Amino acid sequence: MTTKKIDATRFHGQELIDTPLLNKADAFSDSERTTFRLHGLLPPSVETIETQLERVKDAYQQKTTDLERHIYLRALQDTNETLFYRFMVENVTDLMPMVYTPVVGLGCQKFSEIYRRPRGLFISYPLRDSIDTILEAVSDQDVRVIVVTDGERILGLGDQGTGGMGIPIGKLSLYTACGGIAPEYTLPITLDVGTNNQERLDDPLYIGWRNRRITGDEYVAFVDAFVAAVKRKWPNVLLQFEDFAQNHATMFLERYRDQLCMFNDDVQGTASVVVGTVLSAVKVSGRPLSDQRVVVVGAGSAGCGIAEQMIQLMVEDGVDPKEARSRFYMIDREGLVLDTQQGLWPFQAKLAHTAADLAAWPAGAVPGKFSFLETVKNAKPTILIGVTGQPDIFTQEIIRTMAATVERPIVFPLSNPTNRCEAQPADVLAWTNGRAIIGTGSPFQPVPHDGKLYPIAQTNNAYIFPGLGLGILALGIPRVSDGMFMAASRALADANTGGDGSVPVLLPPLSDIRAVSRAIAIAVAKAAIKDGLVAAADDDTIAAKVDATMWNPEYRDYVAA
Ligand SMILES: O=C([O-])CC(=O)C(=O)O
Ligand SMILES: [Mg+2]
Repeated sequence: MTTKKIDATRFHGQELIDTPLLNKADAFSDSERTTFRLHGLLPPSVETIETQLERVKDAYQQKTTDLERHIYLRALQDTNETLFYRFMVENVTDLMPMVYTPVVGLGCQKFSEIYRRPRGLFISYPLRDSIDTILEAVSDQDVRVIVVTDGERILGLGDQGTGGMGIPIGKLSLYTACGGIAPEYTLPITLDVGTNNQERLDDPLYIGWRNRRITGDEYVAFVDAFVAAVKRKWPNVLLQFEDFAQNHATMFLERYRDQLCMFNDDVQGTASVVVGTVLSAVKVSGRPLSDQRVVVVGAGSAGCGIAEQMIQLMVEDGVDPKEARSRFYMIDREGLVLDTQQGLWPFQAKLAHTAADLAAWPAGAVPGKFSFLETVKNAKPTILIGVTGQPDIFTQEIIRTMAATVERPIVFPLSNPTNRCEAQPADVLAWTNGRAIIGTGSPFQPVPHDGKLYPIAQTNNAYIFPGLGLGILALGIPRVSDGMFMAASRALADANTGGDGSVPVLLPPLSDIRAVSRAIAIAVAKAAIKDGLVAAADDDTIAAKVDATMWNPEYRDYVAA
């Protein structure tokens, strides 16, 4: 039992009740009611958080659709954050899909319709000369983590304009619920640079800036101005980029990673969780990592980020760097990515194959190209990863072809939300007679097959970023290194107990997520020390700092400031 903390607040009366970070509703004590002039504003009974939770549960159970559940939880968050997080932490497995992937996707699509009250900051292009002033609006807040999006590539749902704000809100809810970051440290931001989504532009309820997207130099200058303003205001903040278009994701990562403490979750967080889960899958497969061949479908920043981190892992396992790279086959719209392809981004070119590499392959149906299926036939992958946003492109033919040459095919259809997933886990298990080792990006129910129940690993970056952020905040780590992500992957794999071995279990259960995040935070801190980013500290000191940073959702006593 942690001791109750005492906080000083200068708010009184209705203002205190209307401040979600401080509100306790009818759990304000009798003496607090006197001090803060709350008598009469609340019914006479003084309740505990446990009683309030009962009421919350009852109300939640009345909801009949996922969208209603999402709206209810968002409203609770905007009313009483402590109670919201208590409900989340105690029911994380059930509630995470409503606050986060997949239902948050619908929340973004319907953001303008379900909009109730503001949260975070909206920075729109017409106000580009006032960014410093806009940031001043939250001057009272001790901001330590920002998640920012421009809404252009929301999950696999494309451009949602301002509706993309659902994502920074959802991600930061997980920072708190899963990583124990105090909610007062978190700030969601949407850069509203317009939208090319015609449905949104035509929607009379659309709350965003009704304009097509700003592009090119103007767009980059705007994001530059935003980052510069953030650095001025909060030089030590952790800035997470989320759901930018693929090319922008990588570009901004390279542009800012040495300037401030930032990372791109879709590139680095996704790669890190995939690597961590692949480590567990490889263990189950019985075939060493150094012996695996990998097809990645979706050669954008996420897919290429996954490939690069897996290559690094193979190299750490003793494979020659060139040989490791040759084991990866990237697929995009044109089929296998080849060096002759026009318009490749530099991060794609590094993973492109040459005609010489493939001299032994029979020619494809289209000369000089290899389709996805032809690549699977020739490359004989042992691991297949999808980050395409294209539902069902892992067809029966693809999976059966793969499974014909490998005993335990590792199949990761990662696209979000659920309706964008490259294959249904139940199909993949059926097509491979239960041999496939599966991870998805969205949550799936366990699949019954051959009298057994197969859990489906939710290979989602939610396993990584809360712990990473916790480690960064606890030790004041000033930059995010590749070594920190690799350490997070390994810590995730180490946290997996593997179950009883009867069916593959690749990830620890979500119900353990706070303990997993703590372990990741400690691993990340050690990696940062190794990389020379922060002063050395012994294990006990690191653990103590992490524990001291973890916030628990319980009411604190208030005294007047
Ligand atoms: O939000 C998620 O579930 C994972 C993610 O970053 C994405 O799909 O963009
Ligand atoms: Mg994302």
